[in-house]
Amino acid sequence: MRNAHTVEQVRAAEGLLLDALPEGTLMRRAASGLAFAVLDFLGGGYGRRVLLLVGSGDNGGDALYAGAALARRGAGVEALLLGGDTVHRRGLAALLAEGGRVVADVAGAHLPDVVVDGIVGIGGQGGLRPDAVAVVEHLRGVPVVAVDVPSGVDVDTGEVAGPHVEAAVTVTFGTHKIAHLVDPAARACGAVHLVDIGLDLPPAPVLALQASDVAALLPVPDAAGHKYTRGVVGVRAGSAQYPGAGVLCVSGASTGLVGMVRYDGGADALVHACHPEVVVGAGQVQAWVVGSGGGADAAKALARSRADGVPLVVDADGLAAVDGPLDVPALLTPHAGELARMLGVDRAEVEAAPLRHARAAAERFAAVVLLKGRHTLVAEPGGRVAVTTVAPPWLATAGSGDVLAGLCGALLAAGLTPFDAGAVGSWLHGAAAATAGAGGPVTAPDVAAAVPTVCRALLAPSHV
Ligand SMILES: NC(=O)C1=CN([C@@H]2O[C@H](COP(=O)(O)OP(=O)(O)OC[C@H]3O[C@@H](n4cnc5c(N)ncnc54)[C@H](O)[C@@H]3O)[C@@H](O)[C@H]2O)[C@@H](O)CC1
Ligand SMILES: [K+]
Repeated sequence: MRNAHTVEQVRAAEGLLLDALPEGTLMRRAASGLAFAVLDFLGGGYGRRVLLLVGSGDNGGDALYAGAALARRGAGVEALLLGGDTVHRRGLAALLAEGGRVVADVAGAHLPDVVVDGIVGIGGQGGLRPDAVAVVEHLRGVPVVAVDVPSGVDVDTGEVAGPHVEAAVTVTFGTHKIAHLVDPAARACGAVHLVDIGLDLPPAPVLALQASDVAALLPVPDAAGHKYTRGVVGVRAGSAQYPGAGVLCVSGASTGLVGMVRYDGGADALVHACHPEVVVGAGQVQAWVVGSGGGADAAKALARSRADGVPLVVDADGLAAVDGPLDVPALLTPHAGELARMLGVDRAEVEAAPLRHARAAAERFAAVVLLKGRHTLVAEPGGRVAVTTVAPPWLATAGSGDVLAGLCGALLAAGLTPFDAGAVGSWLHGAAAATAGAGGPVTAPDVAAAVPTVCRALLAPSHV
């Protein structure tokens, strides 16, 4: 599991350790991990030119101590102090003692090989200040290693209000922060490298499943089970207008993770022709998937499915019929535009603050909300948020959402909670796209077809 904690949680955990350890121990741990990451990025220290951007707090202190270590390895290290008269004094003394120097500005200077961004970390408030914006702009094109977070992003929300650092690598300490997982800030982090500094942390509000977590949650058949004990998922998706959505939703449901798939939508001839294993017609199910390509019939399909009292996945056209708290366990799977309509806001607002809006929708509709995106969010009411980070950008293709809805429905029918079904379903969906595409394009049917291959790899320990 990759855990992301809030600033408050990190500060509390750091406070306990600071009391227990000799002064400066934590910062030395952090700075030494940072220095190794910069050396790794540069492929060595000797002869390299490093520019430290140093703010007034401990984030700047980390940069200065790491700069001292890099200077000791033969790098030419310069520091630009952006905190006015305030600087981490001991860090600065350490840098100067190793031959580093302070520069007054970067305007006429040769560009360095790497910039270390120690402007602000978890103590940053309100985006980059104008002097920092000008420096960052001047250095555009030079790779940046960010200390803890790229300066200028909002650490606890993943929101980005204005200009900010765009890092090639972010070196963080103790645990991930929410900005490392949640877009748009996550896009500014580059590769995130975690340095262990020995923090003891409470459960994380935001997490990202890893392959071993997904393997542990994957429903596997009981030796004495039969198709009904494995679960039956029902699909009410597709219509005369959008028959393909019914087929794709069924292909996501029919990837072998449940004992049986039932289809009760408006595209039965095509579904049956493409999926002879599917039983056509209403009947008993453990979960319904409603709405993908459902057209005008989606509202009726949602009402009938709710009346059955089983857990639901509600997608696409079905979402327009969700007007208040749901009375059954449910997973809603909107993209940003659909979530914006559900909440009565603009799409751009959702894209700028996906975590805030996914959480708000989970509260309003009393359901788990899976907000599709580059980093898909799965938010439960008042609770955790899972972020799926494994999907390649090629997955943004027509019909892939229908496959996801069907896949999540199968996991619900197999007995997973809506939260786990959303987190596991979106992970399998992303991993299947990566497997099928192998670095190149995929289509929605390719994604569904690759799900069993991904599951096979997860279940064979040597392949995880
Ligand atoms: N507390 C600890 O034990 C550890 C902290 N570490 C480092 O310390 C950082 C946190 O240090 P601080 O609490 O000193 O906070 P920061 O260094 O993140 O920033 C706070 C300082 O920046 C100023 N500031 C706030 N917003 C600003 C803005 N928008 N532009 C310019 N300046 C701004 C504040 O006036 C304050 O002086 C972490 O991110 C991490 O890098 C690490 O050394 C690990 C151990
Ligand atoms: K920083």
